[in-house]
Amino acid sequence: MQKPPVNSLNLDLLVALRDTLVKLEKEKCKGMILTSESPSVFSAGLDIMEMYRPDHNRARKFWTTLQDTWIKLYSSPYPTVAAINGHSPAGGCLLALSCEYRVMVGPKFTIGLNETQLGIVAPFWFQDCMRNAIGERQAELALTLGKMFSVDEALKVGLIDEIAKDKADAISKAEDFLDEQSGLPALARSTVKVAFREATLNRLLKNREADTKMFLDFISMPKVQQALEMYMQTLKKK
Ligand SMILES: CCCCC/C=C\C/C=C\C/C=C/C(=O)SCCNC(=O)CCNC(=O)[C@H](O)C(C)(C)COP(=O)(O)OP(=O)(O)OC[C@H]1O[C@@H](n2cnc3c(N)ncnc32)[C@H](O)[C@@H]1OP(=O)(O)O
Repeated sequence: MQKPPVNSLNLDLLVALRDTLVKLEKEKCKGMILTSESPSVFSAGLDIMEMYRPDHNRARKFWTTLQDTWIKLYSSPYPTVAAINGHSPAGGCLLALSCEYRVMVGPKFTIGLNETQLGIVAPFWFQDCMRNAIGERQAELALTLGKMFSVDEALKVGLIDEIAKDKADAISKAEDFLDEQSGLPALARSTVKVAFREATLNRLLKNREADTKMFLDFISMPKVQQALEMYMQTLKKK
């Protein structure tokens, strides 16, 4: 990802990510490493400006493109690794969680689904991804708190798989993971992957319109708009 300053996921970046994932699948990609050009941020998550005082049609397109991107990434037949070389809150954490393996550069960055702290709610499929990685108990604790994990904490709870000392080390560890996968029969590998992920995928696939409506209704609430405005001001003041 290369959208300075913080790879916030706006409509344009989501379209680019989705189209890339579609292309990779078509071209029978052997493996993908998702990382960031920024030296300190993997992705700041959803672009708050897409949710603040939104145009209804654009907000719908934004949300359905996010759903498309997630579905493509989560169900990709080829192996995927997140080389998390910076902070990774909320939607950034979702992208990392949707890969098969996570290597994160330590020690100073943080990762987690922090939505509760912003006065918004992580959608059920964000929650499912966290639950699938760290289990029901730890996911409930983390999501109710909107907890951002340090790299050490993330490793301990199973949110990431390995710690790297810098980006080059993260890429090298990600390549090791991909090398290990490359010797396997591709169809067997991808069938097992999709079998593990099917229930989570189907939950969104069967409820896409309801999920979109929930998002649009939620961001139309004055209280939510107020919370987003205050949060943007805090970020700008910083
Ligand atoms: C029951 C109903 C359920 C229905 C669900 C409905 C609604 C919920 C929907 C979705 C869930 C939401 C998911 C999200 O992803 S929300 C976004 C969450 N992201 C964050 O909280 C991160 C905020 N950013 C930071 O913490 C920091 O910026 C950083 C990533 C740690 C980087 O810090 P750094 O010091 O390097 O940079 P700055 O803070 O100075 O930021 C630079 C610049 O970028 C702007 N910016 C940062 N993050 C965002 C963002 N997410 N969106 C838009 N803009 C962002 C920041 O304001 C600065 O701008 P400036 O103009 O001042 O340069």
